[in-house]
Amino acid sequence: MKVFLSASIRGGRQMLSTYIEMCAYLQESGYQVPSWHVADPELEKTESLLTEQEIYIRDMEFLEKSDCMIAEVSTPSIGVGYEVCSALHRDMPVMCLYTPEANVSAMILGDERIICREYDSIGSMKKEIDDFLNSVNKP
Ligand SMILES: O=c1[nH]c(=O)n([C@H]2C[C@H](O)[C@@H](COP(=O)(O)O)O2)cc1CO
Repeated sequence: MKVFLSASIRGGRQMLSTYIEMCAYLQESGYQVPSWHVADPELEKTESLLTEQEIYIRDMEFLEKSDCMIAEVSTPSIGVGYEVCSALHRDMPVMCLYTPEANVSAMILGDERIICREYDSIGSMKKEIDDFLNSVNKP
């Protein structure tokens, strides 16, 4: 199963270490993560070789091929919001994860189609991922 991982890039990379944990956990659990680059510490170097349109087209193709989305929304990001909305338009299951101190938009928390879950440790983040992906595997 392919999981589109969505995480802030230009919105700010303060939570990169969490994105790395999320991506590694998904891959260790046997899932493909087409958008693994969001957890790449060297991302700026590779993305700077692409035009804005090439980045957009690549990511939308990754989204089309994915079965569900997990978005880390603690850091406000226009791109993450755009990707969440795009996934919903494709009727994909979407989970948004955030830390207790995050000030998450009502446009995420108020949409009943999105599974919104707070996590306060890497362990609880992994548990939320397990629960979500089990529900996607067994609808
Ligand atoms: O260079 C990029 N590469 C890329 O894949 N994205 C996508 C993937 C991320 O989930 C999301 C981040 O959006 P933003 O950069 O607005 O925080 O957009 C976004 C950018 C830069 O906006």
